[in-house]
Amino acid sequence: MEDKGENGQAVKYYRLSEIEEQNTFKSTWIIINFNVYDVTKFLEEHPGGEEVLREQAGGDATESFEDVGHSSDAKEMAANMIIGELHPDDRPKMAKPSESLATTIEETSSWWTNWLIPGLAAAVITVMYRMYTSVEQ
Ligand code: HEM
Repeated sequence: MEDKGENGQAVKYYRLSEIEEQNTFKSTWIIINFNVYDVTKFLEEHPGGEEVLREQAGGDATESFEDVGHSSDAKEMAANMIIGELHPDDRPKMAKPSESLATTIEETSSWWTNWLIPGLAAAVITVMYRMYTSVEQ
């Protein structure tokens, strides 16, 4: 599917299933930040070795790429290998583990506050009610 990107240029979108097939010696694609890179010709030149790229072939390498702390030179080289972008419908499938962890924490804390605040309010009301009623007696 072709579409107009943010800068008005034609963008080629690839479905995740198509990208996943490109994990062979003949053709190696990886995804970094929703961009699709054809690293087939780069495998042998990669200073970090071809093995690490092969491990990520056909999948999302964003975290590994960023963990290494690649130089700006490396990022420029990478930019030349972009062949398209991940189809927007497939992007939610690329949610990073850290993001799903964040949602879990958020859900847990909202569960907590949902019960804690009414619970505290009820306790305060009970104590105040007892104080008032004991003063009147
Ligand atoms: C198109 C994608 C990539 C390009 C253009 C690229 C390019 C480079 C370059 C130029 C270096 C030398 C150091 C630097 O300038 O930062 C490097 C190092 C390295 N890369 Fe990549 N890289 C890519 C993807 C990846 C991925 C996906 C991984 C991990 C799975 C990876 C792992 C490494 C490692 C471990 C080193 C360090 C080697 C060392 O310091 O001995 N690279 N890469």
